Amino acid sequence: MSHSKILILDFGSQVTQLIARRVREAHVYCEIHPCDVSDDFVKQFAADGIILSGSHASVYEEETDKAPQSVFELGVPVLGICYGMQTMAQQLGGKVEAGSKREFGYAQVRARGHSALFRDIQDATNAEGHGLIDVWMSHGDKVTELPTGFNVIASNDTTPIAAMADESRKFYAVQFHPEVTHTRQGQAMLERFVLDICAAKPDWIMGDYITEAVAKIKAQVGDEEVILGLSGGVDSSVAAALIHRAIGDQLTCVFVDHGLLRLNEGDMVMEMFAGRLHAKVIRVDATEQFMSKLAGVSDPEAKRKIIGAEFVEVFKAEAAKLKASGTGHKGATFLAQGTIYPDVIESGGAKSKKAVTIKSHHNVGGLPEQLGLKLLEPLRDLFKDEVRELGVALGLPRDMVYRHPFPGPGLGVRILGEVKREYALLLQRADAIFIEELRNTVDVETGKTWYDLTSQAFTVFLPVKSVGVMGDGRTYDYVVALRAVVTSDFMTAHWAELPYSLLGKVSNRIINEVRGINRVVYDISGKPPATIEWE
Ligand SMILES: Nc1ncnc2c1ncn2[C@@H]1O[C@H](COP(=O)(O)OP(=O)(O)OP(=O)(O)O)[C@@H](O)[C@H]1O
Ligand SMILES: O=c1[nH]c(=O)c2[nH+]cn([C@@H]3O[C@H](COP(=O)(O)O)[C@@H](O)[C@H]3O)c2[nH]1
Ligand SMILES: NC(=O)CC[C@H](N)C(=O)O
Ligand SMILES: [Mg+2]
Repeated sequence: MSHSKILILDFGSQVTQLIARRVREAHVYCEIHPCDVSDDFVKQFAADGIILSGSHASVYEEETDKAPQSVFELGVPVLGICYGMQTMAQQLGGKVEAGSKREFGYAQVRARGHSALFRDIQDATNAEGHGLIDVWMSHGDKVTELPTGFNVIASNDTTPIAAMADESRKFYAVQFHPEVTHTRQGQAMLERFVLDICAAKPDWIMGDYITEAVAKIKAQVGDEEVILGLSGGVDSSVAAALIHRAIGDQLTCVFVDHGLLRLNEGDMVMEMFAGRLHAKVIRVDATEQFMSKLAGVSDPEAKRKIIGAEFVEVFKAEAAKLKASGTGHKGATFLAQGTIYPDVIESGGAKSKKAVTIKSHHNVGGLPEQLGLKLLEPLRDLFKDEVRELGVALGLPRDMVYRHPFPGPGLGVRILGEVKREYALLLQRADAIFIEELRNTVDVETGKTWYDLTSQAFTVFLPVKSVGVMGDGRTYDYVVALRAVVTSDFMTAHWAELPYSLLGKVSNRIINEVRGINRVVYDISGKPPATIEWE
C-alpha cells in the first residue's frame, strides 16, 4: 500500500524532529533526511510535499548548505522554515541579510493577503481589524528581498518579511517556527500545508498499519527464525507483539538481566509477559559478564558502547544456542529490536553531518559493525506515541503500554562514572522507594497519581560522600538525586513540580531505609540545557 508522504530535509536544527511529529499527528507519513541528499534521491522519494528545516547557520556564510535544486523543480509544494525560508529565498533569487536585532521567543505577526497557509488562523486582531498570529521566533538573519513571484504573507516591525509565498508554484516560507508548541496555531499551519496545499491523504493510522506491518515482516523473514531483545519496556513489548502476530513461533524473545535493571524488574517482566504475550521468552542472567566489562570504565560514551556491544554478544550466543537446543529450531538469523524513530535520529542516523550527536543510544550508535545477524526493526519509523497507539491496537494492556521508558543501559547511565555492583544495589533500593511513592500519591486537583503525571522518573547515584548525623552518630555516605520530568516527546522536558510533602517523604524513607545513603537532592534542570539522564 502506498501512503502519501512528506519529505523533511534537515539542515541541522535541534527541532527538526518536531516537524516530523507534527506532520505525523496530522496522520501523514513523513521522513527526515539530511539536506545534502542527491537530486536523484529527492526525485525517487516522490514526496507530496517537501519541508526545509531550520539551522544554526547563515546562508551568506562562505560554505553553506543549500536544498538540492530539484526541490524547486519537481512541481511539488515546498515549505521553508527559518533557515529553510532563507535558503529558499536565496536559491530562488531573493536576498538575505543579517538583521541588526536578534528576535528570540514570542512574537506577533500580522497576516497579509489571504494565503492558503494561514486560512482561518488568527489569534487576535489589531486596531485596524487585521489578523494577528502568535508565533515563536529564533533568528538573527532575515529575508530582505523577495524572489520573483513571491508576496509577503506575514510581517511585523522587526521582520517585515516574516512569511512569504508564491501561491502559484505552491512555495511557502515562514521565518518563525510552526513546529514548536509556542506557536499556538503551528499545528494548524502545518496541517494547512500538508493536507490542503500538498493534498496529502491523512492515511497514517496505527490500527490500519498493523496489517501492512505484518505483511512486511512476513515477507522479510520468510521461514527464518528471529530473536528479539525484550526489555519489558514499551517499544520492545510492542515490537514482540507485532512480530509474533506476523510469524508466531518463529520468534523467540530474549530478556537480558545485566544487573543494572530496577529492583525486582527481572521477575516483574517475566510475570508481566506470562500469559499476556504469547511468544516464548528466555531470561538470561548476564550480570557478571556486563559488570566485568564495565569495571574501571567511567566515560559515559565508553560505557554506552560497552553495554551495546555486550547486548549483541548475548543475543548472538542465544541465537546459536537455539540451534543447538534440539527443539527443532534452525537457529536465529534475525535480531529484532524495539528501535524507534527518535533513537535513530538522536544517534545521528538521519541527521545531516552538521548536527552533533549528544548520546549514542545503546541500540543504534552502540551497535558493533560486525553484527552477524540481520536486523528486524519494525518500529524504526514510528514515534513513541504511535508505538503506544499500535500497542493498544494489538491488544496489549494499557499499564504496559504507558509505563515510563527505561533506557537499555539502565542503571549503567544512572550511576555516574564507574559502575560498581555495590552502587547498583543501593540505587535499586532508593529508586524503588521513589517510584513506589509516585505511584501511591494522588494529586487532588487531577485525581491522577504522580507516576501518571510525570513522563519519566528515576533516581541517580552520585559516587560522592557527604557528612550526616543519624541518631547521635556521624555518617559519611553517598548522595542520590531524584529526577522527574514532564515531556511529550523526550526532546525537551520540564522538571516536574512534585509536591514538597512527596519529596520530603521520599527523602526520609530513602535515608532511613537504605543504609549507605545519607543525602537526597532533587534535580531541577530542564532539557535543554540538561538532558533527562545524567549520562
Ligand atoms: N534488558 C534488555 N534485554 C533485552 N533487550 C533489551 C534490554 N534493554 C533494551 N533492550 C533492547 O533495546 C531496545 C531499545 O531500548 P529502549 O529502552 O529504547 O526501548 P524499550 O525498552 O523497548 O522501551 P522503553 O523506551 O519504553 O523503555 C529495546 O527495544 C530492546 O530491543
Ligand atoms: O533505550 C535507551 N537507550 C539509551 O542508550 C538511552 N539513552 C537515553 N535514553 C532515554 O532517552 C530519553 C532522552 O534521554 P536524554 O535526555 O538523557 O538524552 C530518556 O527517556 C532516556 O531514558 C535511552 N534509551
Ligand atoms: N533557527 C534558524 O533557522 C536560524 C537561521 C539563521 N541562522 C538566523 O539566525 O536567522
Ligand atoms: Mg527501555
